[in-house]
Amino acid sequence: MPPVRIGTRGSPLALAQAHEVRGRLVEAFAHLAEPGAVEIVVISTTGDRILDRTLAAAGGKGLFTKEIEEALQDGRIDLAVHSMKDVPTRLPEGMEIAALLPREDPRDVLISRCGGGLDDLPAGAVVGTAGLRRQAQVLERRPDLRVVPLRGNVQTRLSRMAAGEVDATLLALAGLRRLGLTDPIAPTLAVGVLEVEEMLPAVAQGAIGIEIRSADSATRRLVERLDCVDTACRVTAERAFLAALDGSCRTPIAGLAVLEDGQLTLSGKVLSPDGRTGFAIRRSAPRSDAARLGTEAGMEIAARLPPGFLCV
Ligand SMILES: NCc1[nH]cc(CCC(=O)O)c1CC(=O)O
Repeated sequence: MPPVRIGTRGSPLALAQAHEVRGRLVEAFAHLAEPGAVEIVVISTTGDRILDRTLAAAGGKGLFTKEIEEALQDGRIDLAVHSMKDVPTRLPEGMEIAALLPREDPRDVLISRCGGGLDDLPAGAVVGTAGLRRQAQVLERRPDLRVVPLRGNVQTRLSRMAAGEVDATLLALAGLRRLGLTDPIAPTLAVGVLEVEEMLPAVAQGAIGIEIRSADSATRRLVERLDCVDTACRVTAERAFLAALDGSCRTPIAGLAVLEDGQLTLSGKVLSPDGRTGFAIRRSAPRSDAARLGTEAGMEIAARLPPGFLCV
């Protein structure tokens, strides 16, 4: 049998995620435990090469997925592993997300020297983050703080933080966990988990998705076994919310859906980058209505926004 080829970015987090998918495939299908049965193919993306500008300034969505999708299209790989929060809402023709792994904790953490959350930072502290969603919510709660761009992969950001370039930075808890970087990440740094009321996560944060060619039924049969229906339901609602707001523009958008007793509740937020203006929404529906819930919440919030707020 030809090997199953997994395409991924080369960052430590992306590799950890690809290895997790390989591990789950091997667990589900004994024949894939043979040496060489599953290959990991590293693909460099535009997003990996842009380290000096913020992502939004570099042109927004798809920077981490384009080259991987080309490899999938060309048949150089059979499946692509993505952090779903980096995947644009519209996939290329002939591609689909065929499975979502069980979601990690979607919350963000604040890495600082003093510990705790945003309220515990000293007045005027410098927070490093390149993400507009995080910037907007930091400034919404703490207008006295200074937000400066801080890019690079998780380890790079942590070392720049430890070197004293900034007083604090924000990261996804999911990424830290997958890298095994929890608790004492460095002797001088403390990790504070931010509640979603304080920092609403990015749409699909903490979810790993597997993309395949829609026509490739053999790979579909493999990855379907890894699909988590609860994660799929939540991510469907969140991505429908983003799509309804045309998530291709630079406006900070956050969204999180939770499931409780078959009821899906979506919280969404749209903010100005300076955090001074914000619009929030919270809607519930039966889990079978995930896509509609997201779309309707997005349209409802869009109708409340001043003209030009979304895409300027
Ligand atoms: N934009 C980079 C990125 N894409 C996914 C994650 C974290 C893992 C996840 O959300 O699944 C990160 C790093 C971060 O934001 O801290």
